[in-house]
Parts: sequence; structure tokens; C-alpha cells
Amino acid sequence: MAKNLMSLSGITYRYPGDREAVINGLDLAIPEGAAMGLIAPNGSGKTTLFHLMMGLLKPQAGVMTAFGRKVAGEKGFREVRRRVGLLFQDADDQLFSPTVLEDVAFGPMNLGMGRHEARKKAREVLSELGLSGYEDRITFRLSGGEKRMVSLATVLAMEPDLLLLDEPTTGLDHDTWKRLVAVLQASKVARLVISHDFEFLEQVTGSLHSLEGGKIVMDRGLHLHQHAHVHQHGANPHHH
Ligand SMILES: Nc1ncnc2c1ncn2[C@@H]1O[C@H](COP(=O)(O)OP(=O)(O)OP(=O)(O)O)[C@@H](O)[C@H]1O
Repeated sequence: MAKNLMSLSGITYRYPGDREAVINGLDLAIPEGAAMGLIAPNGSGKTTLFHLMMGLLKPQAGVMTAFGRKVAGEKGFREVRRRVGLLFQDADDQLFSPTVLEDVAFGPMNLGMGRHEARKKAREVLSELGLSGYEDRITFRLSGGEKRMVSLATVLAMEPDLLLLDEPTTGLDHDTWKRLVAVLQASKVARLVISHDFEFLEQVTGSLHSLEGGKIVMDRGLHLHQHAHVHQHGANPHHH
């Protein structure tokens, strides 16, 4: 049986001041090699779930394990953040260095890589994402789509064991969308992808999950290629 990269059991989170828990007794297992899509309505708690998995929010109840260990306290989450790459829903939460190269090299340097090697790694990843020539661009002046791809570069440069992608296709033009699909299809890194873009999920994930009443609803045996009705219901308003 495949080992789990991460597993969540009975995780509950209620925002301060809210009456109801947005995540409510949630169970989720992410096995090695997983490529899971998470498609659920606005406000159902998808981003909250990612923030809980990264330790950016602390659950009121539940147990989380990552890479074979129970995650407890800040020390545990530091290890999680080293090995799990979160692409934030808003690229402005991700990017903070003046130039693109510095931003992409920051993660590897933070993991202990020397400056020269980190910059080399950053150039490689930028090239893989079709971003060669962006090295010296001023990060905050990039377009929305460019910021999203540079954000992905900052995540991939850290060679994560698990990718958590929060609506990665927002703002991407058709060619960039296709490039992102190709990059993810060529990558073996396990992933959990939040998206409202059904076509994208179909390309880069192998199973679909939803979030209802604060719990993960497993794919109910419905596999992506049998999901024609989702198209008809217009779950994805985008056309590529
Ligand atoms: N900091 C916060 N304080 C209070 N409530 C919050 C906070 N952040 C999110 N919420 C609420 O928690 C619920 C879930 O939000 P979340 O962003 O996790 O949803 P989502 O499924 O990612 O939505 P979307 O598809 O719109 O991105 C929403 O009702 C939201 O208003």
C-alpha cells in the first residue's frame, strides 16, 4: 500500500467570531504520487484547508501527520513548509524580493543552498517555466499572469515533495495555461490542486474531490473522464 505524504484526521477550524466551523471534522489522506483535484464552491473552505496544512492556521481539533510523523507545534510545521510547496491564491502573498531571480533563489538559499548554486537553480526553473529573460525584471511590476508563473517558480525551486496549488490558472492566457499544463504533466511531484477550471484539473490531476460541510467528499468513484455532466453544468466558465 502506498504510504501517505500527509494525512489529516478530524481537523476542525472555525474562524474567530464565526459560529460555524468552515472545516469540520475533515479527513484527508494524500498518498505518495497523488494527483488530486479539489473543486468546490466559493467559500467552502479550500484555501483555509491549505493554510491549515501549512500551519498558517491552527486547527481547534484534529491530528495531522506529514512524511511519517505527527505534526505538532511550530517545529513540525517548519519541516512541512520545507517539503510542501504552497502556491498562494494571491501571488502578492508569495513574492517579496525586488527582482525575479532573487525571489526564485530565496527558497533554495533558505534551505541551505549557497548563493551561486541557488541562482543557478533559479535560472533553471525559470527556463523550465518559459521565463528565461525575466531574471532581472522587477517583481512587483509583473503582470498578474507573470506573477503567478514566477510564484510557481519560487515554489518549484525548493524541489517540494508535495505541491499545493491554489487556483494556479487564474489570470493565465491560453499559451501560458498550456505551458503550465505541460510543466505539471511532466512533473512527478505529488499535488493537490484547487481550481474552478475543470479542464485544467482534467489535464493535471487524476481524481476529483470536493469540500462539502467542511469535509472532503472523495471522488465517489467518478473519474475525470466520466465527468461530462460537470461540463454541461458549466462548472468551468472558462474556455481555452
Ligand atoms: N481571515 C478570515 N476571517 C474570517 N473568515 C474567513 C477568513 N478567511 C476566510 N474566511 C471565511 O471562511 C470561508 C472559507 O473561505 P476560503 O477562502 O477557505 O474558501 P474557498 O473555498 O477557498 O473559496 P474561493 O473558491 O472563493 O477561493 C469563507 O466563508 C470566508 O469568508
